[in-house]
Amino acid sequence: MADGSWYDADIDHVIISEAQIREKTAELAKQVSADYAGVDGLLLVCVLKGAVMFMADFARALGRHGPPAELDFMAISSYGQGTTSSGVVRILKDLDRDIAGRHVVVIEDIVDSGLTLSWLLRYLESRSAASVEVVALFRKPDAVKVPVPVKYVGFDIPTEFVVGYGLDFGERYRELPYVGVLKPEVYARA
Ligand SMILES: O=P(O)(O)OC[C@H]1O[C@H](OP(=O)(O)OP(=O)(O)O)[C@H](O)[C@@H]1O
Ligand code: HPA
Ligand SMILES: [Mg+2]
Repeated sequence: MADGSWYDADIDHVIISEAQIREKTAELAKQVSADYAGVDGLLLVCVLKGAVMFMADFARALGRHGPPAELDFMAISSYGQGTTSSGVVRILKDLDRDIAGRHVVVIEDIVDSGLTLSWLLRYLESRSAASVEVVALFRKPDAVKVPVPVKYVGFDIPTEFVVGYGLDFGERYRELPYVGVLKPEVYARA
């Protein structure tokens, strides 16, 4: 995977390549487009920060097929600087507008323990959305502590801490175009 980028020295191995992400994103967009054909006012809710890359790519892929969708963003954090979910979810940025009666599709980068999404789904339903479904690009099926309904899943991946494509370790590595596992010495340096 080495392409001469600064981060090559930190990555032990790639889990999902840039091309795989691109192809899967197009596939997921076609599925959502077909399921929401004719829906008015579809709202995509991106869970910052991690899903920022996926939201940007998925929204454009969906745009090729329709229906039109509005974008909103929430920032919630339960990982902070660590590698395991604290389970305590903090709203860092709330939705901009009322979602009562709206059809909402949550755009997530990864479902790990499920704690973040479990909290978010309860929160969105408390805001009286007409429907809430989830698109998650990655899921760690063996790490799930709280089962959450995810209608659209890109990739099931092993229970390893991964970085890239929005996913961070201590706010670093989000800009990587693929998803990989860090070398052990990177954690020792942190
Ligand atoms: O299923 P869980 O165990 O809850 O983990 C999944 C969540 O953790 C990460 O966010 P994080 O809390 O790291 O915030 P960030 O997206 O700003 O990095 C990731 O983006 C998911 O939102
Ligand atoms: N990497 C980065 N952030 C995360 C992960 C991960 O594997 N799981 C939950 N948040
Ligand atoms: Mg994070």
